[in-house]
Amino acid sequence: MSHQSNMVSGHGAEEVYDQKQKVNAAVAEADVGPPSSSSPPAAVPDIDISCFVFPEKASEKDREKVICQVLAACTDFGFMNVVGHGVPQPIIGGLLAALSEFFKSPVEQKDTCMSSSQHLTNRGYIHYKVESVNAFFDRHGPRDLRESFSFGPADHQNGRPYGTNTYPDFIPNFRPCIDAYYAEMERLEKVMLEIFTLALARASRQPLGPGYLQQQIQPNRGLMKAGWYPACEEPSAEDVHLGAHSDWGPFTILLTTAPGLEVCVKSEEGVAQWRSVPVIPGAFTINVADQLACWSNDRFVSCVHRVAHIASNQPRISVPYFSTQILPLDFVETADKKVVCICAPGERPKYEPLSVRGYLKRNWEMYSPKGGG
Ligand SMILES: O=C(O)CCC(=O)C(=O)O
Ligand SMILES: [Fe+2]
Repeated sequence: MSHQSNMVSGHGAEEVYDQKQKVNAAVAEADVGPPSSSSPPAAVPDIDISCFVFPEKASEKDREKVICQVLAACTDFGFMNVVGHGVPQPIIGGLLAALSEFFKSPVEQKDTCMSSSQHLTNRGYIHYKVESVNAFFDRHGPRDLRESFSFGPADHQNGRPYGTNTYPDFIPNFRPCIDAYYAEMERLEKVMLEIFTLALARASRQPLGPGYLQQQIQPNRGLMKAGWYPACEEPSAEDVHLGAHSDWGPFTILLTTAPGLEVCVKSEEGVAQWRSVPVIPGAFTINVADQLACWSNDRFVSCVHRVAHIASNQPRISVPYFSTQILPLDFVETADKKVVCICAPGERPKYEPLSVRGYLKRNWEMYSPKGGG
């Protein structure tokens, strides 16, 4: 087939990457297992990527070590706590302060920033209990117990339009806090794309250049979705704040202020179960998502995760940055790139080549009618 490179054997037996089936199978197994409170936290590795962030100070040996650590995390369950990322603490602090002020504002004020649908994704404010991950996956269970406020890039890039953000006019200095943090996420995203590419090249024994994944995702940009989980002092065992899912992009960079995130991982006996993700001050939790798992021919794991009720008298803020979730508004179908599974020599691709746009569109079409209202 013309879109396939010599990295794949192209026998035509590949399947469509089916997120719903994968997630619901894992959840069915984990939900009958022991509660996460009776298990130790998940073994999420701490990885210092400073040698990629500040390459002038690094040796080849340092870089090799990071590639091996990231590869091990990706092939285990796809989560890592990343430090040495170079995002200045005042930018993180400024973001959290701005978001906190926004979410604590009266609802009539927040309503002025309501979401408007924009090209495969939503920006702006969404009320508490409006979205429903459980409904997306055809499961019973509550709507999402969070409010959210989403942002994309502040500016056009290379003259292309990506839509516009809404910023509240009732909070002074809000916009610079958001835009500065978003710019840092785009910088970190590039660094991680390089590390993931090198890890993938090593695992598949394919000669991918360091810019390989960056080229595949062009010209798409990231979606930053700030979530606000109100304080909840009496959690219920069966409800979760955010239902089990995997993320759609190649990967996600998460900033969070408190525990609650749980991953569905295999125990030593091979049984899926829920485990909490430790919160490391100053670190970002980075996880592999569906597209990277598919492109890696399932070598990398897009781990199912959820947000559990944790008793607390404080609200929880979490800000995922979903790589590659906003497409340019002038995107034309003919420019759609299909990304092939990267296979080791002699290995067969499991999935059909996947385009970023195609995957997002298919998921939205499958889920949207049930998810929103
Ligand atoms: O709030 C969190 O910690 C995670 C949120 C999440 O998984 C998501 O929005 O996809
Ligand atoms: Fe997620």
